[in-house]
Amino acid sequence: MRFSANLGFLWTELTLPNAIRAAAAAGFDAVECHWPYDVPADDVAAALRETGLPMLGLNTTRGGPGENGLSALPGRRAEARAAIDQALAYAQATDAAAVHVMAGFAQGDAAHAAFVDALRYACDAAQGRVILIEPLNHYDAPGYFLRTTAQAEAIIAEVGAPNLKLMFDCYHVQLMEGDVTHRLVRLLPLIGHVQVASVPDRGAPDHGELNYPHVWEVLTRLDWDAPVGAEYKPGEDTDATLGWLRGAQAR
Ligand SMILES: O=C(O)C(=O)[C@@H](O)CO
Ligand SMILES: [Mg+2]
Repeated sequence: MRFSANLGFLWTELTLPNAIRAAAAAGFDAVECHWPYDVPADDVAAALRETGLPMLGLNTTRGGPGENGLSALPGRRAEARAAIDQALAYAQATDAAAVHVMAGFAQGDAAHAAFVDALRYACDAAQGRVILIEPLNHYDAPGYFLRTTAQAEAIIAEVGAPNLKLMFDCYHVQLMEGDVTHRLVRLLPLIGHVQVASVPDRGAPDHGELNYPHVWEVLTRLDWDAPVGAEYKPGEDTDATLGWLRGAQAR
C-alpha cells in the first residue's frame, strides 16, 4: 500500500512547502492539498522537486464566505469556470495529477444542469489531467449538492468524459451509504482517487466503525497501487498519529 498525505489536514501548522518536506520525512509516497492558492505555486513545485513527491490533487476554490464550491450554483457559471481555470493553472504549475471540482451548496434540476455544464468545461480544459467529483456527507456539509456515489455515478455517465472520475472518500461513503468495500469493488472503474479517515470522528484510520486493515486488503486484492489519501484531522501532532501508516506500509 502507498499513501498520500492530505496537507489540508496534516501538518497544518507548517507552511505548505514545509508540510511537503514533513510528509516526505514521515515516509508518505505523495501529497495532496485542499486550497493552496495563497502559496506561490513555484514554492510548492520546488518542495515537490526537492522531496521527489508527486502532488496528486487540489480543489477548486470554495468561493465566498459560507460557500463550498461554485460549480453547481445556478447563475454562477463564469465564476465556476474561473475557479476551474485557476485550479488547472495551479495544477499545471505543480504538475498535480487531478483537480477536484467542488459542487457547492445547491439542490434541484438547475444545480444538476450547472454542475454537468461545469464538469464538461473542466474535462475539456484539463489537458490530460483527471477531474474528480466527491460526494460529501450531510453532517459536515449539509446542503452540499453531491451526496452519494450513486448520484456521482449518474453524473459521470451523463458527462461522458473519460477523465471524469470519482473521489471515493471512505469516510464520507461510510457516513452516507455504508457497504464501503462492496462499493469499492463495484465502482472501481470509475474511481480516480481513494481517501481515508476514521468514522465518525475523522481521525487517523486506525479506530472507529471502519476496519481499515480490511480495506487495505480489499484494495490490494483490487490491484489498487495509487497512493491512498490520508485525509484525517490529526489534532496538534501529526507525527504522533502515524502508527497506522507503518502497519499499512508493511503489508
Ligand atoms: O472534505 C473532503 O473530504 C475533501 O476531500 C475536501 O477536499 C473537500 O471538502
Ligand atoms: Mg475527501
